[in-house]
Amino acid sequence: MALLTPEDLANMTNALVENDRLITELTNYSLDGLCRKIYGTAPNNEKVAIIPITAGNGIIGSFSESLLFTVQHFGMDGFITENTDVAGYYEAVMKGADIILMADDLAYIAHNLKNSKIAHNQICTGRIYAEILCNAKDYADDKDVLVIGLGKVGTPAVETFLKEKQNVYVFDVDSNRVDEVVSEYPVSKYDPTDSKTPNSFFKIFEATPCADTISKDVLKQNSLVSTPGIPCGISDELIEKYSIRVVLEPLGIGTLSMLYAVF
Ligand SMILES: NC(=O)C1=CN([C@@H]2O[C@H](COP(=O)(O)OP(=O)(O)OC[C@H]3O[C@@H](n4cnc5c(N)ncnc54)[C@H](O)[C@@H]3O)[C@@H](O)[C@H]2O)C=CC1
Ligand SMILES: N[C@@H](CCCCNC(=O)[C@H]1CCC=N1)C(=O)O
Repeated sequence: MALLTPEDLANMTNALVENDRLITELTNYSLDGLCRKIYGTAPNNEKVAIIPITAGNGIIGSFSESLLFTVQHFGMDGFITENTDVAGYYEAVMKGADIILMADDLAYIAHNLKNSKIAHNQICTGRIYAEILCNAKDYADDKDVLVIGLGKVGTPAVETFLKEKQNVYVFDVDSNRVDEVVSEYPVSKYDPTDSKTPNSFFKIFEATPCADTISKDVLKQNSLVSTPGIPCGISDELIEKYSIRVVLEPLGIGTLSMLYAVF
């Protein structure tokens, strides 16, 4: 998994507030209202413990603090354990945590100790960023959506788009992965040479670890790009030229989706 850096998280608090405002403008739901809608759950005064984990590449500066900001920004009671790892887990339970948030280099999870529900960041991130496009009121009648990046975040997004009855077109630099997804799901390979498939889209989802994966060829004027991928997959120049609105935030949106998945 591509690991966040403290630089990726430097502007996270502003990005979360700005993206919440954009999501509200696009869908008429605030971010937590949209999470309520898609999961059918709501917070109930849960106490959330954030446990720093030293495994692998170790602690990422601002990671735990970004999770705490997210938990508190949406009105929940949260704390970062003083201890890391197993000692931190013990501390969390002894301090009455209902939900544990913790991440090593392979998985970032939310685990609700009271109802045993567990959520994975890549799945919940794909789901919420896809639902933002599906719930964008200006584009409700256009069912075409392009998904760029068919990995651990992009694949749950494909599943979400299908559940929401979208016409899904997929692209990935790994053509074997495209073939796998097209054979496993009722989706179409994005192929600009095929006259039967759209060349450009009002709704684009991107989850790759590369920049500039969204070319001008796939854009329409006022397209909406929902992209958890870091770095941003669309250039500032194209955003400006095509008046693109971009939903992109490094950690908080996916984290809130995980919390609603375990309430
Ligand atoms: N904003 C957030 O909350 C989160 C962001 N992420 C970010 O999302 C991105 C994707 O994460 P994962 O799905 O876990 O990675 P992954 O490695 O499982 O999947 C990435 C996919 O993108 C494809 N790809 C790479 N370069 C490409 C290109 N130039 N054009 C098209 N496809 C390309 C790869 O072949 C692969 O299938 C990473 O940058 C990760 O840091 C992940 C989780 C949460
Ligand atoms: N062990 C570290 C956290 C490691 C997180 C690695 N995973 C990512 O960076 C994923 C999560 C969303 C995007 N990438 C700590 O506790 O400080």
